[in-house]
Amino acid sequence: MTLKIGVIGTGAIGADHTRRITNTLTGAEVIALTDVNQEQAEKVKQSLGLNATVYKDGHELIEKSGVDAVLVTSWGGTHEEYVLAAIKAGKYVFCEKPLATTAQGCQNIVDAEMAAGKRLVQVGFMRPYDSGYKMLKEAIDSGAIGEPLMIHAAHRNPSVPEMYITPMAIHDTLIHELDVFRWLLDDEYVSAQVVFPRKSKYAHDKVADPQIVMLETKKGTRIDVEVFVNCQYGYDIQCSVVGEEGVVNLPEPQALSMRKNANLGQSILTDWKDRFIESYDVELQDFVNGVQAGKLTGPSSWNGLAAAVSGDACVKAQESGLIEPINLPDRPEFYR
Ligand SMILES: NC(=O)C1=CN([C@@H]2O[C@H](COP(=O)(O)OP(=O)(O)OC[C@H]3O[C@@H](n4cnc5c(N)ncnc54)[C@H](O)[C@@H]3O)[C@@H](O)[C@H]2O)C=CC1
Ligand SMILES: O=C1[C@@H](O)[C@H](O)[C@@H](O)[C@H](O)[C@H]1O
Repeated sequence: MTLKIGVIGTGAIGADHTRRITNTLTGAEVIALTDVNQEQAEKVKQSLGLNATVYKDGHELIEKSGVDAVLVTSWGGTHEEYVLAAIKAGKYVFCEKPLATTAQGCQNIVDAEMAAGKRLVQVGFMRPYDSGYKMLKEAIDSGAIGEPLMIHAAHRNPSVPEMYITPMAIHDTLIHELDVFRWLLDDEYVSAQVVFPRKSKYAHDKVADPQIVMLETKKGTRIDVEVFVNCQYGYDIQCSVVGEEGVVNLPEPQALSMRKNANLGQSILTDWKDRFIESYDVELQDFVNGVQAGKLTGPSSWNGLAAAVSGDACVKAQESGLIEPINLPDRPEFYR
């Protein structure tokens, strides 16, 4: 059976996910689209030659299109409403990060999903599907570097638009690290602190950039993440795990090295779409396969909630300058 999918929000990632479902993945077809900017939805439909209907809004799409599953790829502030509507309609839903912009919003989704009695939601945290992060995880789990003691990481974007403000460094950007380090270390955070180095002249008024976020886990592992979203030179994700007996580093994306004009060089990617292109393919194929099998196994609403609770503490730490506690509720049996 070919899975019928509806896409809510056909901007950058919505269009890219629609393209991969149509041209790269197997077992699914996009038959419904919507966007507050209807022209944008029409454009994606035309450019991919889809046999799809463009709906007035996300609620009409969920109620009337007859899709088996929904992709929520609209702006973060709209995710909760559509995920709750999809759960209410008994539809599977793949929701891009953040699951909701507040911990309470994520909790509402967790409650609705548990009341529905089965896992219906997968969150778009793609890094656990990335081959480089998988290698780090295998090295840690095999004991190859002993117990992990520290992580040094960096999340750098070339630039961000005017609408990107200081807390978004956490909710929009760091949220990927907040999710992937819990998975890598099989541990939970207990506290967060944020410090602000000298501000880059390329950062606009409403964003403090760069920032350094420091996290501590239950087992005592210390993590520092540089979030630098106007670094100019490229899209660069770094992660180094220091263990008792060795260090493992996230592999660099494959790139040609060129010797020319007395220079040895390698290009650096500039777009998140390219940096994680394979991970997005694998995560979405996993969602499609999970829906077909009636059993989702990818990042859950609980992962969305854990990242949001940790993110809220980081935003509090941005404002207070203090070490803020992170208190995640006990994980229900439903999500084990
Ligand atoms: N997993 C990842 O690596 C990435 C995830 N994202 C996430 O995906 C989401 C979308 O981000 P982008 O595609 O970069 O943004 P975008 O601004 O390019 O696209 C969002 C689209 O949603 C539409 N939209 C907004 N409100 C809507 C509503 N109520 N109903 C229907 N459509 C609505 C907008 O008109 C726009 O076309 C965000 O939550 C973002 O955090 C974005 C980039 C990478
Ligand atoms: O998810 C993403 C964007 O929404 C976010 O704005 C960027 O900072 C991240 O690098 C990217 O992966």
